[in-house]
Amino acid sequence: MILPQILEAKAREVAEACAPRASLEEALRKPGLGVIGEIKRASPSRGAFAPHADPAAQLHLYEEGGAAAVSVVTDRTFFHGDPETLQALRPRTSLPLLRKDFLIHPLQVYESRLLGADAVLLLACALEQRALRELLDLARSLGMEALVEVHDEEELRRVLDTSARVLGVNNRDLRDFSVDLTTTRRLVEALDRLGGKDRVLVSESGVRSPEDAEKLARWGADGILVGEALMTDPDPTELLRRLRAAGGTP
Ligand SMILES: O=P(O)(O)OC[C@@H](O)[C@@H](O)c1c[nH]c2ccccc12
Repeated sequence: MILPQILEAKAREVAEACAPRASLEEALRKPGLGVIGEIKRASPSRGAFAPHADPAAQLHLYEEGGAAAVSVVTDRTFFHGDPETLQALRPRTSLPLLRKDFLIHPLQVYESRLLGADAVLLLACALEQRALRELLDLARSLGMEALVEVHDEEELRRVLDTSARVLGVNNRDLRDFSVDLTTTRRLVEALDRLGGKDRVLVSESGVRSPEDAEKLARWGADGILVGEALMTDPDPTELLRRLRAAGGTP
């Protein structure tokens, strides 16, 4: 009988495909401020600010600068990204790759894994509690982590009531696109008060300068996620190094 052998080999293949790879949480837990470099050509708030960027070259520049992980925006319609770019970058790096998109259905979580993502973004504001839990569990069962994004204390409370390990605080208010870095300070305080000190916290959006990075590290962020500033700087490697240094990274 050959079927049992075939099935045994298949089970090994699937287990291998679902085994966790590079860990976003581990990368962010290292001493100092971890920087997640984002590959993004455009956004609804800023239009097309880097239409001709070469994702593979950008990835290389982020690696040179000591990025903890790389985020790839894959939404086509509003961010001019695409899933194929994530897939093309996968074999080029051993850094954790985060798929940045708007995931609302399990199909997209499976798809993310097939594209080679190590982690997916989940937005608390876009998912009801049941759906958030479902997508979190599914991601984990496929060997991926999740960066769960919150904007305010109410969303933070909801996320603390799940198994999420890595939290993202978005400094950009999605209603009017205004950016306020003190959102991070307020939510770090709330996280302490609510007993969530064991979670890892990433400050996202509107981080432009070493001064910003220094403040965010001082307020208690473990990491920052930087898109536009790195995509538009003439020397992203140097900016990334300066952001890390300002955040006290050895
Ligand atoms: O380019 P910025 O201001 O550095 O922001 C990066 C990142 O935070 C932003 O791209 C982002 C935050 N949450 C998102 C959700 C989907 C797509 C993109 C995002």
